[in-house]
Amino acid sequence: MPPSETRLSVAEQDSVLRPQRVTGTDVGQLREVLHGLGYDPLLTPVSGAAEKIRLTGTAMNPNAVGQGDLFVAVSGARAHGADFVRDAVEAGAAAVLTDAAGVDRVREALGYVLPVIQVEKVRDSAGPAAATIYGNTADSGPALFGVTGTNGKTTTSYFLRSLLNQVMARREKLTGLIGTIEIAAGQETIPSQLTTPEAVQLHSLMALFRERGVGAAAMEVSSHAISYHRTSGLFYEVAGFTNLTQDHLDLHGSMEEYFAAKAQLFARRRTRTSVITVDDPWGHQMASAASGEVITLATAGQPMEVDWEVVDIELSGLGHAFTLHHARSGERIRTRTGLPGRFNISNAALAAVMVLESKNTEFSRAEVVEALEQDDPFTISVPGRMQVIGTSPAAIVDFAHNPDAMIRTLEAASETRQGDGKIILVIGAAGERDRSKRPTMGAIAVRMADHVIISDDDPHREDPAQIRQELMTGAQEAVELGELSTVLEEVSPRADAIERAVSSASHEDTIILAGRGHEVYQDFAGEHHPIDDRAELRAALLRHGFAPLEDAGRQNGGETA
Ligand SMILES: CC(=O)N[C@H]1[C@@H](OP(=O)(O)OP(=O)(O)OC[C@H]2O[C@@H](n3ccc(=O)[nH]c3=O)[C@H](O)[C@@H]2O)O[C@H](CO)[C@@H](O)[C@@H]1O[C@H](C)C(=O)N[C@@H](C)C(=O)N[C@H](CCC(=O)O)C(=O)O
Ligand SMILES: Nc1ncnc2c1ncn2[C@@H]1O[C@H](COP(=O)(O)OP(=O)(O)OP(=O)(O)O)[C@@H](O)[C@H]1O
Repeated sequence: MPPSETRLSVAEQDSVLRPQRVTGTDVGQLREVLHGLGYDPLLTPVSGAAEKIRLTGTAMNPNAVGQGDLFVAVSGARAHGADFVRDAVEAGAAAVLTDAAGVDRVREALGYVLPVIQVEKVRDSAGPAAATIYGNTADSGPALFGVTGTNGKTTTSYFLRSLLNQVMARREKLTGLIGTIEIAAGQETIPSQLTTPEAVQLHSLMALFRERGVGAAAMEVSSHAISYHRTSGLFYEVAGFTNLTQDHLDLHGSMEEYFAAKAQLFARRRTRTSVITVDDPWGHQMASAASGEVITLATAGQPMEVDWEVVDIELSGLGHAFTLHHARSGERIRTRTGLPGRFNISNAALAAVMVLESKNTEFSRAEVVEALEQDDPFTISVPGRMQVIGTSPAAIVDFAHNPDAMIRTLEAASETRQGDGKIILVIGAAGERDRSKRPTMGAIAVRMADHVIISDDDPHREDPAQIRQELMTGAQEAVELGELSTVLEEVSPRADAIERAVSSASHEDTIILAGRGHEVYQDFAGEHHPIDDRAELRAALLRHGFAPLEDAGRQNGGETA
């Protein structure tokens, strides 16, 4: 599939993933449920006929509306969904959920032909409304395993799914995945639009998962999703916290606000068991803030009182073997991950403890331990996350695009550095996202790599040269301040930067392409320029007479470790 086809529109996504057997609810019942939950719904027109209208689906995007849907019209930064109500009705919308401003717009466009439920908090009520229509409750299944944190969500959710697959397969049950790269129901997968989809789609996915026999699902929960109420009405069997470091301050304003958004996931009303990695002070704060059952995990070897800790770490191939030690019982479980980087021990340990601590009756704890010790569930390839394309030189594509992830990735490279080998790094920064991290990333790059090539990421509507300049400013200041001998250059477009990195490399060097991971195009002011770092790196290695790993980095086949 060419890169341009790898992203489906919301409408296409929705049609692939719609559940087929939805009992639904009627408008009157929906109003009662929202009333019971304290949303103070106001239904117009007030008539028996309006109350009896059957609702069998939900959509927020008018292009995704199907016959009999509740159209959820939210007020956004760019538009009000109610401005598109005609399109929604043409597509089959049977009623609208919106705010007072939305009601005016609907009435102006269509008069009183359509029942409208007015609430103040539209985004927040969309989840419970969708849950009612799709029949989702805390116990309806599948068992949801949610992961949040600045870094490690995608990797941990792939690890979770791999482990869940191994234990669920014994019961002939399937698993699901919802995250940045893809949405999967058993073998069926489609590319994602968002890390965490809108509530209306999430609830539809839960119904679809049940129809397809999915018993458990791993899911990434972004802080955007929590702030925009996308997870409203969902209940997590287990939720896990990876870490909190600087990112997304454009949305949250401060680290405290960013923390507060994530903390909402670990409240008793949303999550049965919270597993919190307490390697940083934010982790400790999260463990104190969480309600319900709280399990703590330490993965960085620091002495402290926790429920689970990682001990006895050993290099094992490119990855590590390690032991999970349960403090109270003394139990020890030996497992490993084949993915490079100490942070992948943290990700693997979190996934393991989340499944170990689950009360789900679809699998037994003994089966989880057996899988961890014998089935190597964390030696999988996660697209564009520490993905090894070649070994001589070591050639890695990674998604690090914030300061902490860059530090961890470069630490991983220096841990496996061969002899005098250099670390050659290609970085960029996305436009229209947290500008404050750019100089920091530039500074980290020159402090930790030997040769830094500053290039482009997704500029979106920003000037790419200006973004490179902001990275360069941080990098140059750090070079001067630290009197560093790092080779620093700016090369654009990105394909040329990759070529430059490979042409500068010898067999013992390590090349890291950071920031874009699995992405297959760059967004320049809405224009999509196809580029897949994995394919580009593979091609450059071949051009320069190096041997990439068999299959690694082939177009859209880059999923091979
Ligand atoms: C910053 C952010 O998250 N914005 C989200 C927010 O946008 P918004 O409030 O501006 O809404 P809007 O675009 O004005 O649209 C309002 C309503 O009008 C409708 N509309 C709008 C325009 C139009 O032409 N037609 C139309 O029907 C929309 O469907 C919507 O119902 O609400 C929209 C609809 O609910 C989301 O699509 C949109 O996500 C945008 C696409 C986005 O890029 N979000 C990213 C930043 C995001 O959420 N990322 C996180 C991961 C972050 C990370 O960890 O890196 C994620 O979970 O993916
Ligand atoms: N536990 C971790 N701690 C710090 N850095 C990590 C960790 N796990 C992964 N990383 C780094 O962060 C990058 C992104 O990893 P991953 O995609 O798993 O996280 P994410 O939370 O899903 O990120 P995003 O929200 O940006 O999609 C990796 O490519 C790696 O460089």
